[in-house]
Amino acid sequence: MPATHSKVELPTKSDYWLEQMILDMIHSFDGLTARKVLTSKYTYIAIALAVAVKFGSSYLLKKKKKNLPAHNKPRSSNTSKDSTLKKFWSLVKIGLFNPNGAGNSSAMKYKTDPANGREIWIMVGLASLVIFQTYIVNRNNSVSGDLMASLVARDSATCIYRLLQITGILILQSLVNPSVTSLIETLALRMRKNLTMDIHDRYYTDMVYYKILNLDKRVGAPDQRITQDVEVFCKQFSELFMDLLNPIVEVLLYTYELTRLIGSGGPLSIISYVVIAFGVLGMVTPNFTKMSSEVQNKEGKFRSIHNRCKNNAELVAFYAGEETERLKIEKQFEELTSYSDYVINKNFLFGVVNDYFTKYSPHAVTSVIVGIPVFFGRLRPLPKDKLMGQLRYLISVVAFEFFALGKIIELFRKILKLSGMTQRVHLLYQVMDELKHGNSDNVNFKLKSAKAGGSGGEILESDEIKFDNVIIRTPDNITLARNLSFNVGKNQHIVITGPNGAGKSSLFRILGSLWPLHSGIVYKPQAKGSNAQGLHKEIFYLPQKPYNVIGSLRSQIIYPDTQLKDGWKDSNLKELLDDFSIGYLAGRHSDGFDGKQDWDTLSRGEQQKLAMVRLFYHKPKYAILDECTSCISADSEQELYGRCAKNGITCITISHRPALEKYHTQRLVFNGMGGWKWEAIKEWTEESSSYEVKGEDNTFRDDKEEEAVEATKE
Ligand SMILES: Nc1ncnc2c1ncn2[C@@H]1O[C@H](COP(=O)(O)OP(=O)(O)OP(=O)(O)O)[C@@H](O)[C@H]1O
Repeated sequence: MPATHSKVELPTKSDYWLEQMILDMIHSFDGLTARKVLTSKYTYIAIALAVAVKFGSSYLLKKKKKNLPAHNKPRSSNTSKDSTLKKFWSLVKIGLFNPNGAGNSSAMKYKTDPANGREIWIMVGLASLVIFQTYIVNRNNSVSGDLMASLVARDSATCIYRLLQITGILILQSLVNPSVTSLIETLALRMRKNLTMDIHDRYYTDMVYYKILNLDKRVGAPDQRITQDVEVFCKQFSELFMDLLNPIVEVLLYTYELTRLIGSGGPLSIISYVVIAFGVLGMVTPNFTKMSSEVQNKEGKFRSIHNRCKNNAELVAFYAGEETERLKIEKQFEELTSYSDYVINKNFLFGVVNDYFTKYSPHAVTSVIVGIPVFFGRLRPLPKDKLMGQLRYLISVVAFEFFALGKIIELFRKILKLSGMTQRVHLLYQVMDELKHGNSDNVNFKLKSAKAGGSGGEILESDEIKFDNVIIRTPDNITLARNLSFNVGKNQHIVITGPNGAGKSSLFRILGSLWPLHSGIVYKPQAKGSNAQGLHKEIFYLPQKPYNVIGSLRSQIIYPDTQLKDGWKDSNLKELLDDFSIGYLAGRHSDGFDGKQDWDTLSRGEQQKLAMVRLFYHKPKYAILDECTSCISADSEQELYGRCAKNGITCITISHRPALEKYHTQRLVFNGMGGWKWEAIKEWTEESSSYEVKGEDNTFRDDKEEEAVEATKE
């Protein structure tokens, strides 16, 4: 995968050819070389080339953009009205100051970390080291110049003294450079910790993790943003801090030194050159922000489609669907590579101009800047040995001045790159906040009619589950049921049936507050407080495909709790396992209930029984049994319903199987057209299992149809 832009190559610090040329100039001292440099046709060719490249490349870039397929054109990722700087600052504040006390609620109790809040001190330490580092590098160059002068003068005592000085400086340098690197890495890590913990605090509350994937969909792969983008953002920020400070200190120091050595003309020429180069580069610089963001998006999609195949490997293998999977994966890969091609082309044109201005042209400019004072300025009267020492130092000062100004140019592009990451991480924050406060106006999450909190209806506390005039609507705004009203009293077991996609499971997405309630009132136990969301306490949900957690057998059973309830022991868990004939699971591991394995490898029937054990461990008031007995025998089913009755658990079963009706007293039938009926079960008959709804069916699958019919009625 290519980088989103080529690396800027700056003039190197060891341009020996240049030193050689200067030495030749001094040696001949006839002014010929100087005139050559100043009147060289190559200088004019270079200027002509730069102008041609500038106009040619911008023409080509425009043309290329026009011809680019729609999917390859970078899209704006700036969805918020805030400026990038504001977004950047909001992230940096969290990364550096942890203002929300992120991680306070987490199991790690990050806030108690004694190192917390040290980020500012790391930055202060880094700043001091960078200033010191610049000083010793300059000192090294200066002493090297003196060493050269003493060599030319054949002064052995001074020569040894300078060598000792250089040795001391080098030891200091070898201490300072790794310290700077280590502080940069520490700063990036600490920022990452703060940001990640802060994101976790927001992501894992109010079901934001569910809503971001199912209701909003603007953040394609939130996992990628949390695990990868945050890391890159922090790394880029801490490097940027260094990259910003370092050239500023260097420019100040070397401008001062240059002025001292050859007058203000030296630094002025370099600065003028850099400003012109910066302007020309600005004109041909592609939008790295968008490109970097788009490449990350496409990388994320490519990775997630591979993940999908990995997670469903067994099913794909049963269907021998590898060819189809491969086609889909390669289509995604093709999108990624064709966009990367586009990025490479953009980088090429930029690289040509960039290399000329930052790598090659400075050589000529350096010769001019160093040559003029030798022939016409302050250096002219110096004897050869002194001149040699001064030139050695002067060349390094000019090179470092270029180097520092070049770093400032590069900084501009690094900022653009960082702003791409800022957009990506900030979008995650923005969507999380909007979902938390229910004010997302995203097309996939139409809540404009809903009140704050993501709800247009009300969820109220009651001993019983009751739906009163509720509309069930999907996140795509398809109405699944209208004016739904029924109540499930204690021990009034109900079965819910209807065609596929009719909205049976969606009823419980509303009950568990996974989906917003658009209108009507839902009554349920534990409607308020920390357990209001989800179906895991007084109401417990058992799906057809059980959810297995990573961890021990004990953690499987007690999930979502993390500790055994008071008065419970492993022996009680064993009894429950035995009741469902899976007690052998506890004996499979030498660690017993602490034994860990990949629980997804259990057979589906074993997993369903384990989920039932979980139900009886929690003993809720209501059990939502969503086709959760599809893989177990009729006897086990009987055991389940018998035990529920014995434990006072009221069952709400979603099932297509008539055989289960005998365990229930009421039936709720959806017709898949928005209609429903509520009836008592006496005895199951062909007729009673029909999905037909008697009478006028005036419910509709979407608002448009609904409005159209209401208009017709009027
Ligand atoms: N996150 C979602 N976003 C948009 N639509 C969804 C989402 N989840 C479910 N739906 C849609 O809601 C409709 C009802 O789904 P639901 O799972 O309630 O069906 P069901 O009656 O339980 O079906 P089945 O008997 O097949 O399990 C389906 O058309 C489904 O595509």
